[in-house]
Amino acid sequence: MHEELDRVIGSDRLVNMDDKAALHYTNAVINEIQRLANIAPQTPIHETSKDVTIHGHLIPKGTSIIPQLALVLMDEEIFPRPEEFRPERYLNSKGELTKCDALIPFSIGKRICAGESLARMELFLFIANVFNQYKILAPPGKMPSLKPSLGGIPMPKPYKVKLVSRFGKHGKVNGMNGI
Ligand code: HEM
Repeated sequence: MHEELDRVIGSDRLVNMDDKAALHYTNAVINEIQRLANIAPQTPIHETSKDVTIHGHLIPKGTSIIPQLALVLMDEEIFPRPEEFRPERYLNSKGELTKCDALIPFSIGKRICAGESLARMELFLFIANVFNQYKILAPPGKMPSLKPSLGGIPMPKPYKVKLVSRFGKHGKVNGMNGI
């Protein structure tokens, strides 16, 4: 990620939305974060508006259903070795980002997340800028666990990391020094 950010952005400005299309690896990292650490493993309750048959099973009109997004995001036929964090799974042989229809952290259909565009923008600007300005180091032998805490919205267990400026003590970009 740092190699790509150094090549495309450099140290003298903030990353902005115009950079998104050129940052293939950074986008792939965000995709993999959203797959492995999705904040919504299932959707709120939906209801079938007509009879539906899936693989021979009839789900009558009016049935309450709770689509399990995590089952798709962790499907090993779509995402081999799903428990591993591998951004490369979204890149082609030229290192370009590819579209992955099964990556559905915002759900699909009529009730798809209404904040998807905003959330995608925030994730990109925050992650790309923090990683451009800082190295994020875990204490020796204490990598944060990838296992979420239990609860409706999966959260990381408490962990410690150190942010080290990549461009000198106070950074070079106005507005990033306070992080
Ligand atoms: C990483 C961030 C986010 C994720 C992964 C996420 C994911 C989801 C999911 C899975 C649903 C349920 C969709 C369904 O019922 O099929 C949902 C619904 C919704 N989300 Fe998000 N969301 C995120 C951020 C946001 C933000 C930032 C906003 C608003 C600013 C937002 C607003 C909504 C609303 C209003 C709904 C209900 C849509 C409806 O029922 O028609 N979300 N979101």
